[in-house]
Amino acid sequence: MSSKPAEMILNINQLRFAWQKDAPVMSVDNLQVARGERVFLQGVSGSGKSTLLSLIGGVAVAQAGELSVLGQDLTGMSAKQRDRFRAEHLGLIFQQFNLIPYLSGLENVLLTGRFSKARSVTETQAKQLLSELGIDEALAKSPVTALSIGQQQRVAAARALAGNPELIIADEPTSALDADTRDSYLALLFEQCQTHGSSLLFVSHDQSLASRFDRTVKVAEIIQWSDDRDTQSRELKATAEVTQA
Ligand SMILES: Nc1ncnc2c1ncn2[C@@H]1O[C@H](COP(=O)(O)OP(=O)(O)OP(=O)(O)O)[C@@H](O)[C@H]1O
Repeated sequence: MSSKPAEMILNINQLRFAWQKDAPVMSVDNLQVARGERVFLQGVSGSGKSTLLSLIGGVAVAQAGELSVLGQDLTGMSAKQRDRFRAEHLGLIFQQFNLIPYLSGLENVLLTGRFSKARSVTETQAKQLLSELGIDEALAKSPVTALSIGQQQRVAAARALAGNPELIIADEPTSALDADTRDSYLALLFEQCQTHGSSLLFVSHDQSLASRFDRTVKVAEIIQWSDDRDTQSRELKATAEVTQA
């Protein structure tokens, strides 16, 4: 009996990226994530985890190579197209939560639907999601600046999960949580991914979490940084060509 090949949600090939001219060039030759897969991304500080997530989230753009999410190459999209794609298909939980400070947690979650109709949730659904993450109604209605860092982290997770995006990208999302809160947070994240067939790419320094994931990817095995001047000038030439195209 032949089983159906897994559908790839993320596909990276020969990707090259530099933060700026004369900066080291980051290379990722190959990385794939299947639909529904939960991947733990592990690497030392400065190895490029956040840079990689910024590229996958379409916040930064590679100068060469392919980075496809759901079969669509982000490197060929305009900034506007990337913004739209991100709003419709990605759930981002970044270290700096990017919550709107003058809104409540509930309003921050409801905001997801303002950027993508497909991901709009009702107030009841938003409250339910927040409550599953331990944010009760009173907290949900407080301005996010009045919440603790751990509570803001959970509001950011609720916002990322709203409307069931196909790919959830989480950068150190549990760093401010105590062990019990972290466990219920992870349980909810996994449950949401399983129910909706979402894939999860999760960065954490807490290696004890790795065994809960389907697979661990070691950054040192997939990301190379090059300071070499020749390689750099070749890559930056490619950058200029791509930028002018
Ligand atoms: N916005 C930026 N502009 C310029 N350089 C950057 C920027 N963000 C990261 N870098 C550089 O890219 C390299 C990788 O950094 P990155 O933040 O991706 O590593 P990391 O593995 O996520 O680190 P950490 O675990 O400490 O968060 C570093 O040399 C860093 O200085």
